[in-house]
Amino acid sequence: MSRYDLILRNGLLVCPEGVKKADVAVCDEKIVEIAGEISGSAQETIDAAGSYVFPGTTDGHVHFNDPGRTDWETITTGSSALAAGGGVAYFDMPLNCSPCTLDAKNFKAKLAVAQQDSLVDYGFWGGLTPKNLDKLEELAECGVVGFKAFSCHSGIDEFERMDDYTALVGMETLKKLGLPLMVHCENAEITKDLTALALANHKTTVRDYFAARPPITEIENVSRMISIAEQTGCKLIIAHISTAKAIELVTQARSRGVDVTCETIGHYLILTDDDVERMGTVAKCSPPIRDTENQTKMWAKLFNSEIAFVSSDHSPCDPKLKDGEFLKVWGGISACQTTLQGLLTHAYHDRKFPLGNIAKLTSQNVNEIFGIQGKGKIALGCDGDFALVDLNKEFTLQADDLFYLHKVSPYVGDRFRGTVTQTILRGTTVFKDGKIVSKPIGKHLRPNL
Ligand SMILES: NC(=O)N[C@H]1NC(=O)NC1=O
Ligand SMILES: [Zn+2]
Ligand SMILES: [Zn+2]
Repeated sequence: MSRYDLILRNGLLVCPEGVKKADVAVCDEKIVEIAGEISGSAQETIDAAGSYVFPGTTDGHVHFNDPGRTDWETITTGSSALAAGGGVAYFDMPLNCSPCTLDAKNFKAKLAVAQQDSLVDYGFWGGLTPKNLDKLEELAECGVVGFKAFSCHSGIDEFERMDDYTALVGMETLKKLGLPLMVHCENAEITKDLTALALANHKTTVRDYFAARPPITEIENVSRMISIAEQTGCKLIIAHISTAKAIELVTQARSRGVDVTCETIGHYLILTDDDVERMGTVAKCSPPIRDTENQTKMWAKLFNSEIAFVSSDHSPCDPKLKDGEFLKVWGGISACQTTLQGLLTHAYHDRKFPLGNIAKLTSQNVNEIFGIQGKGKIALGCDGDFALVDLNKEFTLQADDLFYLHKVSPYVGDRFRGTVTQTILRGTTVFKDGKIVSKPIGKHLRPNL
């Protein structure tokens, strides 16, 4: 009789208290022992000697577009890509699926797809728009991890932008429900009018796009959302923060007691405006990727723990929608397969950013902020979720490596240092040596705040 379901032996475990060489045993999906040497047998033993063992990552921000826009991405392909990058869980946005997740009925339709198709665990965001203020409670009962709103046009007409009245009443309601609001912060009027002016003058290049969404649009709106969060006491998360100045506003507000944090995305740390100019529409997103000077300051803020977590904002589309003038095409970047490996390359190898902090930014912090208990770290009682990493193994990303429905990404052709070799979800290997090796076994994650 085996005592354990799984023992990972001799790995370098990236634990909250630091990196340590130890064995780790899993029983009934949970970590039950961590020790220098675990005696006894298991159904399955993995020799992890030479590998760094990270907690499997949780991507707090993806758009898998299922149901309704499965010609852009699907839960099957998106969750597979995530697993190939060391991911064991994701929180899917209330758009760009169709219908958008704005009430319990549409939540349940998405849940049904995920229960059948998701390779890894999943939580769902509900949406907040002017039209569904009376649906927040039913969405909370469904178990959403929080609510997402856009201050500017969302790119999807059926997901209306949140005006200031909706922000105020919505945050008052969410305070009562005890759930966070994540806001895509760009000033609606400035972005709309600058974009209209650019179009009227036929100014549609990449630089014209940057000029139509300048840093002030984010900075102004972050400051406004902080004011409303301060007034209402609602927990606020700034989505995909892109400017050092806006991060400074978040830090200042936190220090006076406002419940606000921010997320950033790998591409704001890795790519610059010049890269976008070279790469073209594949690297178009909003807010736009900024200059090197801003990026250097953002890294300093990451080192200073001023950013709570790093997600992918995986927002793919039909590639035809990327074909055209820069200002007019779809904004969104496919990236959920490469977040951890990008951070190993650019944070750890290039900048000596500690591995333990990478684990916190991609896993532990996300689960803690959203109240997902027993997930996000290598510790007794937590889910047996692991990403095995060969820290010095390099690779050049090929389009064929991608599990996305559409094999496009701004990172194709880039050199990475740090390779995910195996991903284990609750004790079951879901990805190994370049292949998906499991059927869909994802479970729904609900917050327990
Ligand atoms: N609708 C949608 O996915 N929008 C995302 N794309 C992007 O580049 N920024 C976003 O918020
Ligand atoms: Zn957004
Ligand atoms: Zn997004």
